[in-house]
Amino acid sequence: MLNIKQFVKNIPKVELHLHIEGSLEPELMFSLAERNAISLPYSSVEQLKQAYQFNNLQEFLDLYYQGAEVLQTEQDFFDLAWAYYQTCQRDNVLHTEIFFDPQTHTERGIDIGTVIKGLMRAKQQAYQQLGVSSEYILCFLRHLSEESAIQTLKAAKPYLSDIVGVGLDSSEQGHPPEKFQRVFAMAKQLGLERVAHAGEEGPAANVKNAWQLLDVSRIDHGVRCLEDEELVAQLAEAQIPLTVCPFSNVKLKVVSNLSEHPLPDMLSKGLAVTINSDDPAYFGGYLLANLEACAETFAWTAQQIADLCLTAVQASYASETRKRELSQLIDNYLAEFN
Ligand SMILES: Nc1ncnc2[nH]cnc12
Ligand SMILES: [Zn+2]
Repeated sequence: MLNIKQFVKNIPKVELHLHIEGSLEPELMFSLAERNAISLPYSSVEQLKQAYQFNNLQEFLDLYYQGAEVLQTEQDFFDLAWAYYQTCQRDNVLHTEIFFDPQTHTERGIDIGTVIKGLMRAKQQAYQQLGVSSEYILCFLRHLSEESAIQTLKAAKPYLSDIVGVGLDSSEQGHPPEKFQRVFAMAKQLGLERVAHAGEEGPAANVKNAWQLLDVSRIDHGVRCLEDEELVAQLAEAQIPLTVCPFSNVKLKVVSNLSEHPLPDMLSKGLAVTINSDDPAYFGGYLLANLEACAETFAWTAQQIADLCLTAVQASYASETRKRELSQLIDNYLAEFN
């Protein structure tokens, strides 16, 4: 009989909250810096890794945007995504929904087409060679203006068939969802799905407003919804998926350590929770590592882990056919284990 660790490793998994720029491992950052003749303010991979200690979201974002400057060419974006897809294959992540931040690159003079073409080439190769399916979500940076978000959506118009939806990320404090109501309405008009980071560092009101004013169908993070009991009951009733990122919450000091994470409380309240990695190159592990650590910390059973994976399938924007396929694989895997 398999133990729980092996069970977590081999179960078919789905990831719904992964920033491709946050999967840039220090080694790849150094090699792209060299290829593009960019000098990094760190003398070695080890020194860079030592800098990955954050007291809050903003301290992380400062390093994350600096790191992304090594990404210059279509090939760089391909290499970045390809490296992530290889971890998916290694960890049996069969479907993944990937955020990308065009403004991080267009603000540096890189064309949005360069970014998207590199990512799409990796997406196709990942499906053909690794059997990993994926979708892309274009995120607006909330510390930038509404106007900049609208310009970004316009610039993405030639590539709308390459993206499944739009999201909202970066500094939550001082940049509430209301600021982006119009651009989200435009995205809806274009037939795009909508998600938003909310209730990570910001208050429960951000979760409520992202849901009601931006009309999102998933909330990214959402852990602080717990501060509003009525909202929790409504989110549970509507089964709005929350893409929770345990390692991220620990690294950014949203919680003091994993055992203090409100995941058990969220699950007991009937919220549609999923487990995700956010920025695995910065936070100490990919989806599998997050799931393994949670399974151990919270003593989850095989059934509970399978239920989390099935929730992620249902919450995904994969086709109905792909969802059925993934659910069947999970069901069969659990049946074999029992
Ligand atoms: N955890 C996070 N919160 C907000 N914006 C992000 N961009 C990348 N990771 C993020
Ligand atoms: Zn995130």
